[in-house]
Amino acid sequence: MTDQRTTAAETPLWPAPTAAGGPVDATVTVPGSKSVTNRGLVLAALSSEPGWLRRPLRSRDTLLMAEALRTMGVQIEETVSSASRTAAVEGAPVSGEAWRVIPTTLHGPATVDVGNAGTVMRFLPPVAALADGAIRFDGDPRAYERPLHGVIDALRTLGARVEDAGRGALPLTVHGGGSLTGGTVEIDASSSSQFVSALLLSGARFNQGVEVRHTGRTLPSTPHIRMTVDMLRAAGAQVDAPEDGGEPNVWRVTPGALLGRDVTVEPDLSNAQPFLAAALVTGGRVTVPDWPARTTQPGDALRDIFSAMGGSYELDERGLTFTGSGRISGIDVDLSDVGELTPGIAAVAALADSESVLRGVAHLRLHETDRLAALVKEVNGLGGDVTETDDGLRIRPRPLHGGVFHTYDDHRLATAGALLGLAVEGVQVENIATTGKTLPDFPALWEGMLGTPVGERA
Ligand SMILES: O=C(O)C1=C[C@@H](OP(=O)(O)O)[C@@H](O)[C@H](O)C1
Ligand SMILES: C=C(OP(=O)(O)O)C(=O)O
Repeated sequence: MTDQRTTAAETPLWPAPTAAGGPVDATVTVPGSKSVTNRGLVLAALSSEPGWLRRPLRSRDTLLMAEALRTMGVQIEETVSSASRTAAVEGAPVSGEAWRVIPTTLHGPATVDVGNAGTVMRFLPPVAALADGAIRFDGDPRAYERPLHGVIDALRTLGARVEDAGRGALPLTVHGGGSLTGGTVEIDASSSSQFVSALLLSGARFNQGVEVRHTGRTLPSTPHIRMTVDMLRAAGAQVDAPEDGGEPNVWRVTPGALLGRDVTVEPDLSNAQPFLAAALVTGGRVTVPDWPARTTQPGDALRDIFSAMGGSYELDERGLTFTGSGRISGIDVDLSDVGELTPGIAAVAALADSESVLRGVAHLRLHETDRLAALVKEVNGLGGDVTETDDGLRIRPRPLHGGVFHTYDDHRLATAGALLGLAVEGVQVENIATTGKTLPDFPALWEGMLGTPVGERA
């Protein structure tokens, strides 16, 4: 676990509210999906005509993506409705309701700040290879440690010039020539599905398209690859994928133009997790409106995972309503397809009445932080009994006590800490603002769900 904590003075502690008011009963409107927003931005920037992204997520990861594309020449305009304009005049904060994306001939020189966004650091080097000029990529210290070799090596095979000081990681410079040959490439994407998504997203614009052959033993987050394939097809690309009867572990994108589209972004179902979990933990009820009937988002798996842990759900015109039973059972589950849900599931499992084993998530050691090590340290710091296995966690519930829950600049650690705080008095979450990576409104949404501002709670 890389400890990037800043000093206590810089990272205030957030007293996590307990569910002192009893079971939660709330409707929580969750902002747009990070994964859909950032794919939508990339595809729109590579299209042959302008497009729209409605209800985009506005968070650190997506604003970094938008800014990066702007530095390469893409125009991204915010539109605001007249109702929001009136609110602005009256002093209320305004967020853009839609982004109009106007593509252009991409160009350097430019510098891209990837922050610690996997989607930005992996999806954009192939875009940069299509630009004319040098595009430098830099980011947070942790971003230097996250795997990028799959993208860098692949781009070289496909004809790009990439300078990375031999590290196979950030910082790096892509020297684009305005086009890329493309063709067939073998990669090992066992450390991140985003390597595959990155090459496919830009692949239609390579002269020969792209054929990506994954050679590693395992492949995480396959629904996210499916999301890439579906969004590419919706933008007019011809894509062959394994799940449609193609060769296993091989994807092909035919060269061709992408269409400008009008995309409405689904709510981020992984960010719905803490709210649904609150229903489970307190034996209450939470409704998330606009839950899609069909989706490639991994968060959709929460319906079944949390039901297996003791709740039940209804999906109807109101959205997804999840109801806790007052009892939480442990679970033995393979999370390889839905790895980003692990911290939240681990937090619920620590409050269950039996042991849990979370499997298939070794690659989480290279996420925002080493999530397995961080969860062991922080849950055990509150009196828990969590151990690391080769590919995940074993969680034996024990009575927990209050204390500081460190978050290592990891948004999902922060929401996991908030969840524990619902059931355990005196939990203080360090740097709750780190939720801004994908959910800037988290503290307000959380307090709104509980019905009372924290300061006013008993
Ligand atoms: O493509 C995407 O949008 C994502 C893919 C997954 O990455 P990994 O395959 O690296 O886990 C996921 O964890 C991440 O939050 C988002
Ligand atoms: C792993 C995650 O993000 P990233 O896109 O930075 O990989 C995440 O959001 O849980």
